[in-house]
Amino acid sequence: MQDHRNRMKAFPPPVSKDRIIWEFPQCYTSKASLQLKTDWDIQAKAAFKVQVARLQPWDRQKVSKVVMVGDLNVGKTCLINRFCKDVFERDYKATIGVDFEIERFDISGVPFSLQIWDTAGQEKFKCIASAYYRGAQVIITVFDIADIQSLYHTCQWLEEVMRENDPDSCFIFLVGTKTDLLASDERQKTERVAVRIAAEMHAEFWAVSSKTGENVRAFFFRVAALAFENSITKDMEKGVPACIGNGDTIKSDRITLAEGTNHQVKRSCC
Ligand SMILES: Nc1nc2c(ncn2[C@@H]2O[C@H](COP(=O)(O)OP(=O)(O)OP(=O)(O)O)[C@@H](O)[C@H]2O)c(=O)[nH]1
Repeated sequence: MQDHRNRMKAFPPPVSKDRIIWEFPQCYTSKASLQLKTDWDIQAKAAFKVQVARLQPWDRQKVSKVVMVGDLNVGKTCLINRFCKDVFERDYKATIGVDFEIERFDISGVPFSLQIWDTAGQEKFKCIASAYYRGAQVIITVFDIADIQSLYHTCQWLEEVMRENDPDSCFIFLVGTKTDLLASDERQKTERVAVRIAAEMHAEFWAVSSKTGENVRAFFFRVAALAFENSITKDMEKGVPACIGNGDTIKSDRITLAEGTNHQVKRSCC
């Protein structure tokens, strides 16, 4: 009985059905993609099997840090809320400092989490938000597809996050939100500019709508899959056994959240 209880504590509850990824998620457009392949790497696939066979205890699960940046009002919070909670808030409430969500996945039978950091776009909160840029495995630069200036500003945002990160160990995404606001020809025009900027940034481009939900799930699945595969590949390169991982692990939602509270990140102000 005691053994059973310990085992229940050591392993997380099952991931919800709509967070299970088997097939390798595809890009939005091949014109601005980080990976054009259609399946997982063969070596990574082999490592998945090892992981499944020696399923990690809850205190050793892999987690990747995702940092979302972009101008105020472009829709960062709405994008996270649409994916994590399946809600859409019509009224604008500025993010104060930073906030975060943890989203759990099951990727080819292996548990994996994304720790998604939502940062404030308002200048006055930058001093808080920038303290959380470090250690990102994924950087998502967000713009409002109906506001071309916010697209041009993404380069500056990326530069700021990159000051705290190693360009070789990050995936960069450029995401245009609010596609529901544009007619098809307008959207195509802006997307062409975005594809060009994405190429300059070495980023993968996506266009989404948090209001209608268009591409939101597909986008986050793609983020999770690339981050997960990258973390497995890195472990293999370092010769770390796939079942142990190398530091980017998650202890538990509760502990991580408690650590977050220690940093006083939740809705704090400058
Ligand atoms: N029509 C439409 N409106 C959206 C969409 N996404 C966000 N919005 C609206 O845009 C406004 C800003 O959204 P937020 O998600 O709060 O923006 P933010 O980038 O997090 O803003 P900061 O917290 O200030 O950095 C809100 O009024 C949302 O309702 C979308 O896909 N379509």
